[in-house]
Amino acid sequence: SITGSNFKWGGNSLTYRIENYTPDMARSEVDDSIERALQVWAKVTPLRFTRVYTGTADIMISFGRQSHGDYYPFDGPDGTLAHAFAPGPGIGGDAHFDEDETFTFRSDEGYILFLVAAHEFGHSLGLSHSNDPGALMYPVYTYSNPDTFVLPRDDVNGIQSLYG
Ligand SMILES: O=C1CC=C(NS(=O)(=O)c2ccc(-c3ccccc3)cc2)CC1=O
Ligand SMILES: [Ca+2]
Ligand SMILES: [Zn+2]
Ligand SMILES: [Zn+2]
Repeated sequence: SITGSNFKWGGNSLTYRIENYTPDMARSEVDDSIERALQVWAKVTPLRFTRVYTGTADIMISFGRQSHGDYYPFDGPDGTLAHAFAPGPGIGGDAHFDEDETFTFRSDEGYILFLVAAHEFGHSLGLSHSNDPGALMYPVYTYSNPDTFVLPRDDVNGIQSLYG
């Protein structure tokens, strides 16, 4: 993750906004992937996420390629898939996805947006990487079926140590 100012959000009610969409998937699939990725964390904490469609949300979600408005330009296909900023004002909490990747809803062609987003939102909420290879917050993308995804114990412990 990209370190921000504070290590967790002050309140439990957070807003998010999907600023733009990837052409790789249907809009409804992007919306569903993002919502389910946030619910992964909401299910094991008092955190609640409300979607907004205009203005500034705590978690601003966007797709961009190469240089996209912060000091961390993306790198074309593969390499870095996405990044997110730790809790805080402004860019804090925001999650950016590399448009030069192929994101998918559930096929094994490309990266499952739900999984990448769930990982990035872990950072948006203040988690850093885990060294448990089975953890969602392990820094290596590993495919798992989004329909049967269960948040690993290591990640539950991590998020509940911040917001339990
Ligand atoms: O903190 C960082 C810095 C490096 C990153 N590398 S990445 O973009 O290639 C990446 C690697 C793994 C994931 C991931 C890990 C577990 C489940 C799903 C995605 C997401 C993005 C992404 C990231 O979040
Ligand atoms: Ca990339
Ligand atoms: Zn990460
Ligand atoms: Zn960025």
